[in-house]
Amino acid sequence: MAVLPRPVTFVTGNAKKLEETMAILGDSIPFQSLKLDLPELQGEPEEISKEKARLAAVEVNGPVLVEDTCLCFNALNGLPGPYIKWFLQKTGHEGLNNLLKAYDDKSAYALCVFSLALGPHVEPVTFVGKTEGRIVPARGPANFGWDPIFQPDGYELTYAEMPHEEKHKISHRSRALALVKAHFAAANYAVQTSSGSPSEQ
Ligand SMILES: O=P(O)(O)OP(=O)(O)OP(=O)(O)OC[C@H]1O[C@@H](n2cnc3c(O)ncnc32)[C@H](O)[C@@H]1O
Ligand SMILES: [Mg+2]
Repeated sequence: MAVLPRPVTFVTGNAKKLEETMAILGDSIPFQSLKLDLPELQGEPEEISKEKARLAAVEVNGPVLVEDTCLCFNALNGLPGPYIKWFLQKTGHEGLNNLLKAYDDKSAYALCVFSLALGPHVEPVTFVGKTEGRIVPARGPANFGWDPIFQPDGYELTYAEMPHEEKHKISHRSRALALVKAHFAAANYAVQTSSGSPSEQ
């Protein structure tokens, strides 16, 4: 049994990510959250996510969980990938569709990389979830990022058109979180209580 000084702090500036992560995790791991927009490296998804975790662990001075989400177009060799936030902000759903106008291949995948760092000087571990699909003209409510333009393989609906529980059955985020849950179950973490004795989770 490994003892944590306090629950793991999920650090994100994105309220929708937090909402989904809490819905998927339930009370499976000792969890709290902190709203903070961390600076992000450029580079490969796992490195970006790990670096976010290193920064978050220093901020929090304790165990942290972060995630970075990518939307990767196969015709563009994986771009926009980790830069999807800025492409979405600058060009919108239509602009993202237009990026693929020159290509027949509209296939894409959503990638979610969670990183867990148990403290400021502990190397983060990553958990990757991937869902394949394709980019379509926007359908469904525009409540969360690029949900209206991503149609997962095997579905006629975009993420935005699906009930939340349906998205959670197959999403990049829930697949990554299944690995996080399995890690916690195997590690059997316990949180130090104020009395000083660890309470098992
Ligand atoms: O503070 P952090 O956790 O970094 O939050 P963020 O909003 O900056 O998130 P990212 O850096 O991971 O950028 C991912 C972008 O993709 C969007 N996004 C993430 N998960 C999504 C999902 O499941 N469906 C649709 N859009 C999503 C999100 O709103 C961002 O625009
Ligand atoms: Mg971010």
